Amino acid sequence: MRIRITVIGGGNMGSAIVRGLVHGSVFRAEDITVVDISVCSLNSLQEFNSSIRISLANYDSVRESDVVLLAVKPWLVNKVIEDIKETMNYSQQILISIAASVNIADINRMLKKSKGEDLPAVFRVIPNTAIAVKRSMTLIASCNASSKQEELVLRIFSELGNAVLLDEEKISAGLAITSCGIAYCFRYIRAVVSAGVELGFYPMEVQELAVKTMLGAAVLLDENKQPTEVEIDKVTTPGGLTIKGLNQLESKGFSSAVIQAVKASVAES
Ligand SMILES: NC(=O)C1=CN([C@@H]2O[C@H](COP(=O)(O)OP(=O)(O)OC[C@H]3O[C@@H](n4cnc5c(N)ncnc54)[C@H](O)[C@@H]3O)[C@@H](O)[C@H]2O)C=CC1
Ligand SMILES: O=C(O)[C@@H]1CCC=N1
Repeated sequence: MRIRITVIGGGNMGSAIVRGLVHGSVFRAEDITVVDISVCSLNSLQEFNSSIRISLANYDSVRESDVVLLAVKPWLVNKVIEDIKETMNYSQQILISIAASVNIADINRMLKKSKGEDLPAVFRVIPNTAIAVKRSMTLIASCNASSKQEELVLRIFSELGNAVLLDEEKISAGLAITSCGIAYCFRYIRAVVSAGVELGFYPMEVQELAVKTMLGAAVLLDENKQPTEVEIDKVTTPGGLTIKGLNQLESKGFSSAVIQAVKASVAES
């Protein structure tokens, strides 16, 4: 069955999603329309695949779409919904918003029409920037959706990495761990690179070592499904070198800093 999608906002996240969708099994490139107010992102998507439809500040394609995906900044969601809601058929269409800090209750309020039509299936979807390489850990919460619609949205985002359906109450905390958390991983790598340069490596030489080490650690945990401490114990020789570094990390407040950071990144609801 042919499924059509309009993606509103072709910036970092919107264009990464579209590039991934083109290679997935749910949409054909010609069934994807991207709307943006900036011609630059639209042009680069067309250069990537000329079958993708682009539209400059014109939402006409929304009427013909099965799925409408909002990928604009959170403070623009209200305006865009105002612009498209009268053309939407709520009984047929799915609305997906990836705006990090806009919850479903707010979206439902924005979607209310003067005529009082029942609301559409709404999905709040939180990817992270690894969606650009199809390795996002994506969180999905739904409202008014059938299990078939939930399966469709899970399938769309599973093709762009991993996707999990969560109660919306967990989304704010979850996004601190996944969407913000990816930046903490980069910061850890940056710190290792700084140390490596002091120890005589070139930056990109040591970055490669650090990245592959982090990938290996993640795959170990992912495949072995053991608590982190089990893997740490395997590395840490009594009286050896690793424990000296681990104790330094903790004496400088590493775990505490990470815990505080994750909690600080939780959006107020
Ligand atoms: N960057 C991240 O790690 C994550 C971002 N998000 C959410 O993704 C959304 C998009 O973020 P980015 O892609 O980073 O922003 P961005 O600024 O790169 O892209 C937004 C795009 O929307 C376009 N736009 C603005 N007004 C428009 C309108 N009226 N109609 C159509 N297009 C319009 C802009 O020209 C721009 O290309 C945000 O709501 C953010 O909260 C969610 C999870 C993670
Ligand atoms: O920093 C932010 O607010 C957004 C939300 C998640 C990732 N980036």
